[in-house]
Amino acid sequence: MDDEDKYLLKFKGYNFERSLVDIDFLENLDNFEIRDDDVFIITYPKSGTIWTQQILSLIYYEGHRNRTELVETVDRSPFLEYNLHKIDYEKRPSPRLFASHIPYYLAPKGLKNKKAKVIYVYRNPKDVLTSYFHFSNLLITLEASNNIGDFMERFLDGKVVGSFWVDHIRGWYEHRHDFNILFMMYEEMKKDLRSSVLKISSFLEKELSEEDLDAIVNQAAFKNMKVDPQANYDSILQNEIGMRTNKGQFLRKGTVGDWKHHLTVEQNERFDRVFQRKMKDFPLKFIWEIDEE
Ligand SMILES: Nc1ncnc2c1ncn2[C@@H]1O[C@H](COP(=O)(O)O)[C@@H](OP(=O)(O)O)[C@H]1O
Ligand SMILES: CCc1ccc(OS(=O)(=O)O)cc1
Repeated sequence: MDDEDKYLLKFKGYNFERSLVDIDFLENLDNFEIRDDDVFIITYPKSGTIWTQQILSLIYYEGHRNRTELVETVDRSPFLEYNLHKIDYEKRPSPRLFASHIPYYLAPKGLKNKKAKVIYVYRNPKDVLTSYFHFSNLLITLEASNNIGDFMERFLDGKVVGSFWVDHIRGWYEHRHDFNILFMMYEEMKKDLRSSVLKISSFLEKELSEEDLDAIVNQAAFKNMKVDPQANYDSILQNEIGMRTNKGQFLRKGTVGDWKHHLTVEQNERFDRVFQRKMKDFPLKFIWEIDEE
């Protein structure tokens, strides 16, 4: 077994995290029963999944958390394909919130009836790459790399969980008319979290009072999530998945443009060449850096 096989499970051309995914579930995913009020957060890894899970669970249930602080994120909005706590999704009360990294073509066919909602969050891929490099060195279930250059080659080759970033975002964007979908950009969320929460709540048809909004924006701010053990999957990473080191956390830096501190000029140029070739006709624009306050 080579390293790739040890960490990745390729299913219908897409790489899942071998140790977390259930192949029988994937075999039946096409027929997974969708409810009209289901909400799916879809992302490529390291694009703002946990952030959006936090925002949605605050919008739906817990703007003013009241003894629910200890509920794990995977129990608030489970990761569809990583059902760590073996939740019976059919018995889950509505509205159900899910997170997932699935590509558009593996989405349950019921999601195409345009009633259930999909929120697709994307992030500039150089920061995705940087975040993913650190994360892969943190979890024992992902293949570690000695340096970001090695990781970048695997990332550009699609030999990571989520396969090739370009295919993921292009797939969902080009098939957007098949879904009831909202595209959110990580960098816009970072620039203006309040407006982003309002955009999300409007898409979800959930009215928020000023008080709710204040509470959500406050609890979804990086500095507050960073110290929240549930938002960091602390117990899950330490006790259920396993970490290579206790020096890192799920929430790392939460900034825009961290790639500039990691990629060499040559690596950046190589990345740009691939990006320009594969994304030249893609209409969504990316924000590569922001002046930090
Ligand atoms: N409230 C928040 N504000 C900004 N970034 C956040 C955030 N919550 C999580 N993130 C960042 O989102 C990335 C994780 O994405 P995902 O949940 O898709 O795996 C991490 O990026 P960094 O590694 O760059 O810090 C994490 O710090
Ligand atoms: C359920 C917690 C979890 C575990 C591993 C993840 O990795 S990845 O985003 O698929 O690379 C994410 C969340």
